[in-house]
Amino acid sequence: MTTSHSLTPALSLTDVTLTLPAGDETVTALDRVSLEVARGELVAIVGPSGSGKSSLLAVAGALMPATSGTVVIGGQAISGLSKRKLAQLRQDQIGFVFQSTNLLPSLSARDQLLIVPHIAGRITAQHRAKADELLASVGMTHRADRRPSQLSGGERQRVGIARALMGDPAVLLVDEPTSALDHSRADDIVALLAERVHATGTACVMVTHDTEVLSHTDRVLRMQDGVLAKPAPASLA
Ligand SMILES: Nc1ncnc2c1ncn2[C@@H]1O[C@H](COP(=O)(O)OP(=O)(O)OP(=O)(O)O)[C@@H](O)[C@H]1O
Repeated sequence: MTTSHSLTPALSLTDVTLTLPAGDETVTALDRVSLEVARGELVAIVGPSGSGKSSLLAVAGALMPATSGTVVIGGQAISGLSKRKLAQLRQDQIGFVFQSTNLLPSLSARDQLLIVPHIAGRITAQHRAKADELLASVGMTHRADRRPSQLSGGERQRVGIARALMGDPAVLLVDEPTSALDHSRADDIVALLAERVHATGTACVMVTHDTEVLSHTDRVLRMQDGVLAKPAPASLA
């Protein structure tokens, strides 16, 4: 049954502006950006270097406060929240996947997923089952005991995606997931990401330079000089 709750976007930015000090001047990294991402939707953001894509992820991920405008994550407006509440919100609601997946060198693939419950001091049987289920969902069961140095770039990215989904995030923010991969692996990773986003119902924003993977996404938006817009089809070729 469709409920009004499920229609609420998991991520909503309204008229978000971000200005950053740069020497004597200020840079408008985001210029009245509005974006709504539904549960189970994969939105790609493309655009030239310096156009504001990373800034958008930083603000959408509650890592950087907007200068003005409204950011709502998982139904909660984040302006005015304390640093502690923001950290909690990031832990509960947001998954991050980075270009270099920031895996810890000494841990096996399985333990990368268990690090958060480990730090919280309690790894339960449910955590272990969840980690194994997620590793299976990204095709990594046979590599679960390997450390990052024993994995390929594509395999590391799979572990990074599984780790980001460990906390059942409302919002998944993905920065250049394919930049270290060849075309065929890049295609596999974004196909996998799309499949996981659709299956789990997380709302995903993926920044990419890789126009060849866009067919796997549900929507493509273009960032230019801090402004987010629907691209003209020719500009994606
Ligand atoms: N910490 C900062 N202080 C000042 N200006 C910044 C800072 N970070 C980014 N900028 C500026 O904000 C604008 C947007 O940068 P941003 O990193 O969001 O772009 P991007 O589209 O992610 O670029 P790339 O594709 O190269 O990663 C640029 O003009 C950049 O120089």
